[in-house]
Amino acid sequence: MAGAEEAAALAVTAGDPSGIGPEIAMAAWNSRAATGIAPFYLLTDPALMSARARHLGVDIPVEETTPAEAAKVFARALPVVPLASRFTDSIGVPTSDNAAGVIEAIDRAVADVFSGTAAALVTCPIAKKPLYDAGFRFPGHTEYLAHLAGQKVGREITPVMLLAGPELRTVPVTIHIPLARVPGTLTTEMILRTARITAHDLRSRFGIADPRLAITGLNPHAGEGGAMGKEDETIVRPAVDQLRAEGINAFGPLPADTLFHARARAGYDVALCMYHDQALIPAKALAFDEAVNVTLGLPFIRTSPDHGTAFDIAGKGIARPDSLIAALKLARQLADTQDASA
Ligand SMILES: NC(=O)c1ccc[n+]([C@@H]2O[C@H](COP(=O)([O-])OP(=O)(O)OC[C@H]3O[C@@H](n4cnc5c(N)ncnc54)[C@H](O)[C@@H]3O)[C@@H](O)[C@H]2O)c1
Ligand SMILES: N[C@H](C(=O)O)[C@H](O)COP(=O)(O)O
Repeated sequence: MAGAEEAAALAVTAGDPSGIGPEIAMAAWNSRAATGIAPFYLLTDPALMSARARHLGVDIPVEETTPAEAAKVFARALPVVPLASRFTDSIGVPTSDNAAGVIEAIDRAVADVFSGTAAALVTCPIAKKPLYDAGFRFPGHTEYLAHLAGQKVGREITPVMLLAGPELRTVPVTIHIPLARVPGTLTTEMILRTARITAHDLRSRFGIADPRLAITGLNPHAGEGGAMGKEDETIVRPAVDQLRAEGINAFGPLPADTLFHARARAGYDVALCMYHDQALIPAKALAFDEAVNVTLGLPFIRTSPDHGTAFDIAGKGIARPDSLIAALKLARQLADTQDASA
């Protein structure tokens, strides 16, 4: 593996410009000596970055560059690859006016990863609602990235959302859907697809030879023998049986309420959960500042901080860059692992 300064930089999208994305990206760059993060470039509007630095009263040099030159620039300035779109600078108040630029950044970053000018993609948070209002039809990054990757490789891609923290990894099987729709959406096939991708990527990307998959039930007490819901036996258990028959070290359905304390966590490498909050609450409760959102199943590496746009604190200079720094480090580590095994 070449030294980090010779490797392609990481492509980072600044996310919703009204949120904390721009300032945590600046803080992450500023931490480079202390944290040892590898070079990255930010896809955004350079004018907005300079204005945000002035607003925050921080001295962050911003330098316009190209993906190929970014790694060299990184030592002296925050490399910014300009978008065609310009942003309205509206701190803390999201606007659909910025939707085109937010999407352009993601599209450009994905193109850079496919062309090899970026080693991996790291996304800062987007707010979904202003994008929906502008006509964006994907629930979030996870689904949109799968769409872009599918277009590129010519087959449908199932994306898997992994929340990876120092003490816990979780995966929601259903992702961005209303809770009321979970029981009707969840299928044995969906659990199987998600589990197979999770097991595969934990082996190939994370180096876990025989990953242990704890599969939660959907209902309280995993259904209490059918008294508190049937899905655990009719949908989840057949998936566990099939996975075991395929040689995947899966077990369950397990009651979710007793799965996340320290002794239970020692028994598995990832918890496959049936819906968004079942997976994301324990992950964020245990490690809000360190956990990273990773999309498995893609033909490239994508990580993201585990938090959102935090409009309530945007522009106040108190947003913590820790989860973004963890996302940058994990993206680099996964990219280096991929290069080493290529
Ligand atoms: N990766 C993503 O794109 C992503 C992830 C999660 C949420 N979101 C979006 O973010 C928006 C806001 O979501 P939310 O309010 O539920 O969650 P949030 O994570 O934005 O904020 C929750 C709380 O945590 C605080 N917080 C968040 N990040 C912080 C940081 N780095 N430092 C200090 N405090 C921090 C906020 O101030 C707020 O009080 C939603 O529109 C949601 O869709 C996007
Ligand atoms: N569900 C994620 C979370 O709450 O952290 C978040 O919305 C990010 O999703 P995307 O990475 O798909 O945008």
